[in-house]
Amino acid sequence: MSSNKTTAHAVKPLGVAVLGCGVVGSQVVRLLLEGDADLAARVGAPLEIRGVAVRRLDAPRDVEVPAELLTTDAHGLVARDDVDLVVEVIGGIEPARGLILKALESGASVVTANKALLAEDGPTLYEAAEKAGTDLYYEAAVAGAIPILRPLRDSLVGDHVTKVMGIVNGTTNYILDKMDTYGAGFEEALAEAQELGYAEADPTADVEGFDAAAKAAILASLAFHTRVTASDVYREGITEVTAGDVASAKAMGSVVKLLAIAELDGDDVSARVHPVMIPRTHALATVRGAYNAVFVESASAGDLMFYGQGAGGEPTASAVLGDLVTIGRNKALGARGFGESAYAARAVRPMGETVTRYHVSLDVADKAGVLAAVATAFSEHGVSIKAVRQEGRGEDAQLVVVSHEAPDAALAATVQHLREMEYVRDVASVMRVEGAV
Ligand SMILES: NC(=O)c1ccc[n+]([C@@H]2O[C@H](COP(=O)([O-])OP(=O)(O)OC[C@H]3O[C@@H](n4cnc5c(N)ncnc54)[C@H](O)[C@@H]3O)[C@@H](O)[C@H]2O)c1
Ligand SMILES: N[C@@H](CCO)C(=O)O
Ligand code: NA
Repeated sequence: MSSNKTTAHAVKPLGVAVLGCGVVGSQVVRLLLEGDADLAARVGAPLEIRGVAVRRLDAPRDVEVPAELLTTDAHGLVARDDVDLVVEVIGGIEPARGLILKALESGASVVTANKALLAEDGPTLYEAAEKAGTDLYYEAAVAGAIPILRPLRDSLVGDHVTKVMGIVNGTTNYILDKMDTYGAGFEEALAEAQELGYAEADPTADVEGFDAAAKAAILASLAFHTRVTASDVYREGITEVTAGDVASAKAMGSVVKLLAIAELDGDDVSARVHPVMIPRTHALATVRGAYNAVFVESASAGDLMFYGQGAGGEPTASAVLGDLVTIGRNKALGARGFGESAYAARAVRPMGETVTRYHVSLDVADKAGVLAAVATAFSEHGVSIKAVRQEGRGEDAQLVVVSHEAPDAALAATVQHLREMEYVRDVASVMRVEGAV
């Protein structure tokens, strides 16, 4: 960045504390140090790092941090009088929550990338910010670098958002993409993702959908002006997705993706994370590798898609810096942004009552009456069939059934019924469907 913009330096600098100097924190510190004069001009006041809280002073770091900035006393740092803006990039619930609350109570505005904390206990943080008259921004918490939370909070706030569907976890998208491209099994694709450093040694949070569920809660809360926590989100990961499921989707011109879905259902909201079959013509089907994207449906704007890097130190730090400049501008003006908007106070629909569609692939005996028996199983549970395709294989046949919309519990009961039928040798694949399959 250029360094000839000195006009803003006449005003009082804003003190910044960075909590955590790992993958994201080290890049935040680097960008703050390198972007010095431009950032000052954009904020309207210089941003001065007062300290970087770390666990160990002598730990190896990706970025060189001036030794005098490092401290192991995070609590002392956030309470300093000359700290106006705090960046929390430690992660997890504690000590992150206690530190953010202390920062807010001390009058500082806060940027955090901590989806786990926001999804578990966001309201406590919003209320503390409200009480203190300070800002709490967290664009990096969902889909890393991709601007999606502030578009929902600001740009789309005059519209009526009806649905948000996101590929918000890069690790699982990478795994599913490899399964689709090479016909790899889940374990094989996971091992590759771990080798390349996408998946962590303990990949549970990603592959079991916990990371995506936290993001779904945040998206649902912002899109629908309500409070949704991680425990409200129905969650299925990708560990049960087989090469057969992916092949079945391929045969239908579809692809399997792990989606975080937040949807309005009357006055209620539905929030869920599970594998989904979507047609290859859907914009989300084009999101490959570890990329993320969030698809938004709204009454007036229509369909929108936000695409980019959902993880990584520098991309995530970009979102943190964007928030930091914004809360810095507010501080410099003696103002604050609009806080939490949860006026709609919507109930969260249980998954069983959420309306979905299923794709079911069955291995059946190729005999008279099989199709009729399968169709009866669907109708007995009040589920209407949209399409059936049969492929013969000698004595056996494969039946692929795509349902119309029905409550998820009715669809699950239909599948259970099919499993118990004599004609059905195997329920080879069951997958929920989104888009025009
Ligand atoms: N890495 C990404 O791509 C990414 C993307 C989006 C959001 N995030 C979020 O950003 C946050 C940070 O993630 P990360 O990948 O940088 O994690 P990380 O583990 O690389 O960094 C966290 C750092 O905090 C330090 N730390 C722990 N306790 C501390 C304490 N008490 N005081 C000071 N430092 C302490 C750790 O030593 C570590 O260096 C998390 O909330 C994460 O969910 C990360
Ligand atoms: N583990 C996450 C990182 C960002 O939250 C992912 O794979 O997308
Ligand atoms: Na983001």
